[in-house]
Amino acid sequence: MALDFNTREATLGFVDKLKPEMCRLKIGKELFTSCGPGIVEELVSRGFDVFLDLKFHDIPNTTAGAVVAAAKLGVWMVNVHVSGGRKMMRECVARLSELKTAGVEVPLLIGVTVLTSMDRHDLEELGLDVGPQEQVKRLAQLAKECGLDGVVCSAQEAQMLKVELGDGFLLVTPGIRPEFATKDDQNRVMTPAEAVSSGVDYMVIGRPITKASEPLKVLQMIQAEIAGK
Ligand SMILES: O=c1ccn([C@@H]2O[C@H](COP(=O)(O)O)[C@@H](O)[C@H]2O)c(=O)[nH]1
Repeated sequence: MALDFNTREATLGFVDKLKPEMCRLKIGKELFTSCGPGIVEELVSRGFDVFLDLKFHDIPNTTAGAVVAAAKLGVWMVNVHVSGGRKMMRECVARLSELKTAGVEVPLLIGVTVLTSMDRHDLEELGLDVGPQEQVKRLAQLAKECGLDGVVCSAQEAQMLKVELGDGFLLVTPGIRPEFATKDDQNRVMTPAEAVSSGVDYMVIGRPITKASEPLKVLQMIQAEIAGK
């Protein structure tokens, strides 16, 4: 569940309706920048698995330091941009491995490939003359080579990535839109049932639930859709 709120009150008002067995929680840039690490610790202490979605992208030492800081907050998953490159990803993996050796429980390390809001034209403007599928494949292969646990991609790339990279490499997919929902700023979208059939490991869903007048009903509808796929 993507918690894109900007106050502690709105966040906890929403989370009060949830239990850890219903879903995991994702804290992104808006909530983290508004409320700081305290909100992460609060949700971890309530027993939720927390995905800290800050998409770190910097020089190797700085990025690895941020990943280690996230691990110390007790998060379940953290991510970096694959476009930060091999040295950056390898440094993150090495520093997490040192932490693990020291007895600290470390989060899953996930690489962001091509944002789900982007299409071929967006890539072209960045000087990349390839479609999203090809670019996602290239970045996911690099992330796997560097020892990451998986990638963020769209569910549209899931089938291809499972064939290319195997079952154990995790696929985390935002851009999930039930039939009734609007696309908003997302581009490469799939319904929950389609995404599960395509082999995704974790779906990220925000506004279709958080902006609904009855969020719990929508969550239950999505769970029923997945169960009956
Ligand atoms: O490629 C990406 C990477 C991250 N996100 C994040 O996922 C959620 C999606 O929220 P919706 O409201 O369901 O669109 C949001 O927090 C993004 O920052 C992404 O959408 N695409």
